[in-house]
Amino acid sequence: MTRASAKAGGRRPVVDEPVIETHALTKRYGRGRPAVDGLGLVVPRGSVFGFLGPNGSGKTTTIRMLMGLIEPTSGVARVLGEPMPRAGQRVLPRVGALIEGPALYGFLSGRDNLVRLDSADPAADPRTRAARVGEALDRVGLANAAAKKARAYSLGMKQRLGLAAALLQPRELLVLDEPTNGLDPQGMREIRTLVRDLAAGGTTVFLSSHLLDEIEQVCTHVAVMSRGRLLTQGTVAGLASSVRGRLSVTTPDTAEAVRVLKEHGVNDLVVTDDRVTGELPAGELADLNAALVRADVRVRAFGAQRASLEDAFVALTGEGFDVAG
Ligand SMILES: Nc1ncnc2c1ncn2[C@@H]1O[C@H](COP(=O)(O)OP(=O)(O)OP(=O)(O)O)[C@@H](O)[C@H]1O
Repeated sequence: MTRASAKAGGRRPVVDEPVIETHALTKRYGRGRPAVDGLGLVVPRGSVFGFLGPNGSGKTTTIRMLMGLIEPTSGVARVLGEPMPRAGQRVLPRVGALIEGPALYGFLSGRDNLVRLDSADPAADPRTRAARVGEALDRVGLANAAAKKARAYSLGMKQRLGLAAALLQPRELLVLDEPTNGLDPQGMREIRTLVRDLAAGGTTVFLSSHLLDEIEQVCTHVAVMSRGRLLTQGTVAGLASSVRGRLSVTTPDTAEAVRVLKEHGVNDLVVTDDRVTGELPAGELADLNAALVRADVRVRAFGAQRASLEDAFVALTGEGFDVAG
């Protein structure tokens, strides 16, 4: 920001400024290993940013620091260009957050829960409250269940009501801690669709998850955590393409295919039913296909499989993605 615009007092978002940025952010609860250790996150504006890691890898602790709920032991966290937790009062009204399940009153209807939350917001105009609540319920697909008591809601409905609460005001940033945790596949799909819609409307979404395929399905960017440390961050496509894919050959003649591929220097061959996969070789794939055909291997399908985020995780850590951490 130039000095002149700073003087004018505008907090206009600087377009290229990350929505979340941390430097050497660290949280130590006790004497052991820090729960979050030297984290440097950069969340670009407009991204759907997946914060990926097994349980216990430090995701919730990070989110709590970003939202000013706990103090870091050391390091810096900036949200919407301002330091947290110091600027919380200015920053938090611009952020919608869903952390560790929404705080709801079971004896109130979905609608009345939102009315109560909206009334507690001094910035919310009471004259437009009913319309605002109605719109938020609509947005998360709860309009038809609005009169039901919240205790009769399924977990997915409660989660959506929590999201509706976060959406009562327009938000620049949504922070969602494991938003699909405990939901059935239908509930998960609904939340994913909602996240995509919100992102399409220009909201930056930061969501944590221990589910690789979830991140692959909805996120543009990802940061991977393991044991409190950041392993990598960047675009989902970039991370997956940084790992070589695998060669895949479908054939009834798997044994012969393995022999030919081995001869041509393909490593890490795995046979499953009528499919042989191996490390994608550096050379021309067409030559390999020709070699198989020359050896009378009946090739039904031949090609390179794109590396998944899971392949990337394994390549980074040398271990599988163990949800139990
Ligand atoms: N209040 C606390 N006091 C002490 N240790 C804690 C506290 N909260 C978290 N931890 C520890 O910090 C580490 C990181 O936990 P955190 O909850 O941040 O991970 P997470 O990736 O969000 O996992 P989960 O998905 O299980 O919440 C864990 O070892 C956890 O036991």
